[in-house]
Amino acid sequence: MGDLLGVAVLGAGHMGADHIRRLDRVVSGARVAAVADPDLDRAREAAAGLAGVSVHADPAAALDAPDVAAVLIASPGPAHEEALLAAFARGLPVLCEKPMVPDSTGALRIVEAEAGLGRRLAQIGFMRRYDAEYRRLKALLDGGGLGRPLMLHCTHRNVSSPAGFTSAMLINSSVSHEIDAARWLLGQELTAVTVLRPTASTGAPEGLADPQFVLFETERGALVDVEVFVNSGFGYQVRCEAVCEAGSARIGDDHTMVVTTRDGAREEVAQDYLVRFADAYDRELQAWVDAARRGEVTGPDVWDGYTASVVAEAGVRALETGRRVAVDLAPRPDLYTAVSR
Ligand SMILES: NC(=O)c1ccc[n+]([C@@H]2O[C@H](COP(=O)([O-])OP(=O)(O)OC[C@H]3O[C@@H](n4cnc5c(N)ncnc54)[C@H](O)[C@@H]3O)[C@@H](O)[C@H]2O)c1
Ligand SMILES: O[C@H]1[C@H](O)[C@@H](O)[C@H](O)[C@@H](O)[C@H]1O
Repeated sequence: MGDLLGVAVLGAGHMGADHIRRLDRVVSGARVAAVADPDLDRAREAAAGLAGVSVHADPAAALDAPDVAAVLIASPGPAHEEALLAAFARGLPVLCEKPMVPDSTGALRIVEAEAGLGRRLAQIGFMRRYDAEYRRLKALLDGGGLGRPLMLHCTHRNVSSPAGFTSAMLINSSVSHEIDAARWLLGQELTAVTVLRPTASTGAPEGLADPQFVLFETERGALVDVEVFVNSGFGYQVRCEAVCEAGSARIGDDHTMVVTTRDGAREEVAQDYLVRFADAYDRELQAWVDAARRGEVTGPDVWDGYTASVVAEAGVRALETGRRVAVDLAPRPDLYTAVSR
């Protein structure tokens, strides 16, 4: 076990349990050393069958457990700031699920804390950057063959939203992925946001503004539209089409298994992110572990996480006021580039 990177996983819910399985069975070079969840039964269940794992109700106790050399944060967004600061205080490399910190003031405190250390410790869990289709689209756009990008048309549909999901969360939890993907694909900051709400679906919980249509403007004049629909009822569908001056390119067309029977042919539709982005999560964690073992931190950074929180907050204000809201970013510390690659 000595050579393996010992990881403390904070939060053993949907994502935490899946990441524990991934660290144990898929990723090489790491092992789960500690698990923390205030719901101790959940922590014990997620750690069941793994050797040498301690289980804690208190996240700080997990960080201080024997053999812990890195932290994976998979608790709910509002718990991330405290967990990130605790990891920074111990000098531990950390992979933090999105949203890094949902409110922009807290997100800025994380930027300042890491910049104060003078070195990167955190990678933010924008896993689409590790998805094969997104990477192909990014390489195509960077190659320049399609010319200048003018528009991105994005679709983000979930089968259903979890209990407690609010209208704001369609933007700061779901669309946070498109915010990061658009910045990364285009290499530009998002500068303003407008949100329209069509008639809510009768399939959505009472009072939830679902679906929404979110429109972003970018610093060099491109437009990014996102249909976000978290109670579509039929599938997990994430698509993106880039329209450029010399052509267009689209990803996410559900190319999956085609099943044929005497009744006809049907294509399988992914029902959740754990299926659609399984390979992306695998690559994301492997890249994080490999970098940590080299003493490095790579991937989406704290500035990307902060920017996503500011843009999402502007989006929530746009949703609530029905107005176009400009994005206002704090000065960027030298530790970070404008949009990390
Ligand atoms: N990258 C993705 O595609 C993706 C997908 C789903 C969720 N997420 C993110 O992962 C995180 C967790 O989401 P989830 O769906 O697993 O939620 P969940 O509700 O299923 O699980 C969260 C768990 O964290 C525990 N918890 C609460 N406070 C804690 C604390 N202070 N320290 C440790 N554990 C704590 C809860 O008891 C629960 O077991 C969120 O930030 C969410 O946005 C990311
Ligand atoms: O937290 C989840 C997760 O980030 C998924 O990838 C996204 O599709 C959902 O909409 C969101 O609620």
